[in-house]
Amino acid sequence: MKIRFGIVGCGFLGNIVANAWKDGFLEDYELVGVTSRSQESRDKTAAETGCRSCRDLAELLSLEPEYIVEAASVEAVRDMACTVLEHGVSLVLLSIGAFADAAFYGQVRDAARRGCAKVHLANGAIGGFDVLQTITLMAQAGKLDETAGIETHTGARGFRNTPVWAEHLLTDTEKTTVFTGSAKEAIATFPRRVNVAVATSLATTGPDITQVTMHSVPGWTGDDHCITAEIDGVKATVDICSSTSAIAGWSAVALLRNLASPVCFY
Ligand SMILES: NC(=O)C1=CN([C@@H]2O[C@H](COP(=O)(O)OP(=O)(O)OC[C@H]3O[C@@H](n4cnc5c(N)ncnc54)[C@H](O)[C@@H]3O)[C@@H](O)[C@H]2O)C=CC1
Ligand SMILES: O=C([O-])CC(=O)C(=O)O
Repeated sequence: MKIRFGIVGCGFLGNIVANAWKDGFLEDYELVGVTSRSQESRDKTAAETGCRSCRDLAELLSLEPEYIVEAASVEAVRDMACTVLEHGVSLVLLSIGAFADAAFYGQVRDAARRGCAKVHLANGAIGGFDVLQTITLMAQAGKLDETAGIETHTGARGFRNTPVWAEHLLTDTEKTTVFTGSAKEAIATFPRRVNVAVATSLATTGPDITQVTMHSVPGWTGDDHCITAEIDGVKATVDICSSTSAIAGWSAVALLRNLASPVCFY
């Protein structure tokens, strides 16, 4: 029996997951349906993969998936997470920024317990949650101070349509630091670009404390995310450089493969 799954959000990342299934990288799964805000995008993905194009979440849930992969938006997570989990359907999430809100994070955890379902945070554009969580656990167990943070270098054009945008970022000769603050402050400033910062904070010292630094790099394309977690005697550095966010879509595919595997890395 294949494991039934669906996708919410038929954009760049959702299509990576759908196409990975079509291309045989999710051989233990059956893609039963997809939904997305625009009918055109969901119809296209459904036609390309041969699954159902669902008008809304209720129609997708009626297909009885075991997992739903979210590749839509922070707003979508806020709207649907509790409903999905209470139906006993587990979630694979990419828009992790939704969990900067501690009250909402708590509601989601409660809904997962009630529904006997799980929320799986995909590595997204970063990774190393295993070692980050291990160091945080060691800090708690040993009552040690921990410092954790993420330093991101992004090509200047990546800051267009954000509150820190300025034309000079394109023509600067040096990199410019455009943000420093906590992960919680970061998601308030960049609602669409800091899933990685919130994910880092949830794996370590929490959204209020985990430090976020963002630099704009003129004439460059892509993102470099350098994550560090340190306690007395142990330091981890995880550095991921990618020219597009495709790695985030593939991280959901890798996660699904791990969930179905008899041997799990984490
Ligand atoms: N965790 C991570 O490291 C990363 C997370 N992301 C997040 O993943 C999500 C998807 O990213 P992309 O595929 O690049 O975006 P995209 O804009 O290409 O695709 C998103 C799709 O979801 C649909 N959508 C948005 N809100 C929806 C809702 N409430 N209900 C149903 N459909 C909805 C849109 O119409 C669009 O088709 C975004 O929230 C993005 O911020 C992106 C990159 C890295
Ligand atoms: O793709 C990236 O490098 C980071 C990103 O958009 C996010 O955290 O939402």
